[in-house]
Amino acid sequence: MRYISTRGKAPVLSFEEAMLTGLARDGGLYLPETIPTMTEDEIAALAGLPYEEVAFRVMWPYVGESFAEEEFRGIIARAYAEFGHVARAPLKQLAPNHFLLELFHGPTLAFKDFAMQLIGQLFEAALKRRGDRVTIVGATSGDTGSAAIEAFRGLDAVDVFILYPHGRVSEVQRRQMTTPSESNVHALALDGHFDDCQAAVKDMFNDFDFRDSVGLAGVNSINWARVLAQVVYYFTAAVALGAPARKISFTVPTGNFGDIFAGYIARRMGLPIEQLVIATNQNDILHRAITTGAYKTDGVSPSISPSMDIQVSSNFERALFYAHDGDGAAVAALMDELKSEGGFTISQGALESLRETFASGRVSEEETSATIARLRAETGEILCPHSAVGVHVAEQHLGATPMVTLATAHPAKFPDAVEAATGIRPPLPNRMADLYERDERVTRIANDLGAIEDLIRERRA
Ligand SMILES: Cc1ncc(COP(=O)(O)O)c(C=O)c1O
Ligand SMILES: N[C@@H](CCOP(=O)(O)O)C(=O)O
Repeated sequence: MRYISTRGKAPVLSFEEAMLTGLARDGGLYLPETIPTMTEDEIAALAGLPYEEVAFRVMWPYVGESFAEEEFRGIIARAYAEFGHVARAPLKQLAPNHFLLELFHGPTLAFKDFAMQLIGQLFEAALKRRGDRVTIVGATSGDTGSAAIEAFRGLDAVDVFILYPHGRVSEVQRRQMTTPSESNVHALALDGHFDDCQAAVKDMFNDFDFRDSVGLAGVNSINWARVLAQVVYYFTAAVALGAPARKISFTVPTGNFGDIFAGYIARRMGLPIEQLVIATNQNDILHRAITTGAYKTDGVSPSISPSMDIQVSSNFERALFYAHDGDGAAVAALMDELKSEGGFTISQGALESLRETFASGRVSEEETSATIARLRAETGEILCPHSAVGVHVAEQHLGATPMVTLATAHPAKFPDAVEAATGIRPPLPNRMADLYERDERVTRIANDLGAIEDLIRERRA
């Protein structure tokens, strides 16, 4: 399988090269040249298989030439071995036609572990073979950073620098990033919001001198391997609920559009997904884009679902690429306009194409809190605020087709918001019960590209 850039001007790469590269050199995001499809029989045959086997069957066509079959199977087995639930991504029923897909049983209690645990293993194997080392720089609103640090800490061939917005992540998220003691991981608290962190990462990739001198790699969902790993749980959930004989819809709490874009790929692979519903908090650029066609940034406002406090939604570029029938020049023009004007208008044809797959909804702070409280009272389920955003929007889209809402984080990662809504402070799992006692190590940094690059150059092992 070969990988091409959404902006059409970067070298075509293998899976391994695209994974180690992160952002394409033309500023675009890598995508597979073609999307492999699965027949109805192949999808039906996934029913009842262990998560790891489904993961292998879904992902193998994308990685084939880069890893040997047994090596890839071993990597998958190691990636999910520490998950705290035998099903890895269990389903829970909330209402007759509404299900919750629990994606928070990994080591850092958020869906990011599904991809990050896998790519930690993939990076290690690929770098060992090449005798290479890389510097990973990531931007986080809280969960990507903790999952990346957990997956890469202590690995010889990588240094990891994570930029998070100072004061805008939960205490649990911050401590997950600042308490690991391994010298190859570095938490950097940036004076700004998540979009500033993400812009800094992209600017570092576009600074070729810096990029090449430190061997820059990315583990945000700009990295195709991140998206690919997330395609798997759409298959396990849909098949458990009767696919391919039955259509299934999904509602996805959305920020950077990586998770829901994985659902889009699953649909293109042949999984009968009826609707993919984007659920946003008050940072609702994606909801506005789908409903009005105007993709316009409007400042990030802090919310009780902080991981979704995002306005420039990276992976929307990938959806735009398909909505423009693979026209990289058209995507590049829109991205230039985003950078210079702060937004763009989606053409009618592209908008219609997006609306064939995606619906959307926006949830206020009050509605998020009320949903956490109501679900606790009605079902006993304690939702994290991001999952509550998803449940609220899903309830507005329920119909004859079973709806699965992705529960993207454990409520214990956001105890203040959950306690305010329910009066219950969800405890951390035993294995991290001492998180509040551990020493923190963090560097505060200005939103200044030169200063960030200097610090990374100095700190690399
Ligand atoms: C808990 C949680 N829910 C939802 C999201 C949104 O996911 P995505 O950015 O893939 O749209 C994030 C962050 O990405 C998150 O950390
Ligand atoms: N919500 C994310 C933001 C970064 O998203 P990514 O999926 O592109 O890594 C976070 O928790 O950091």
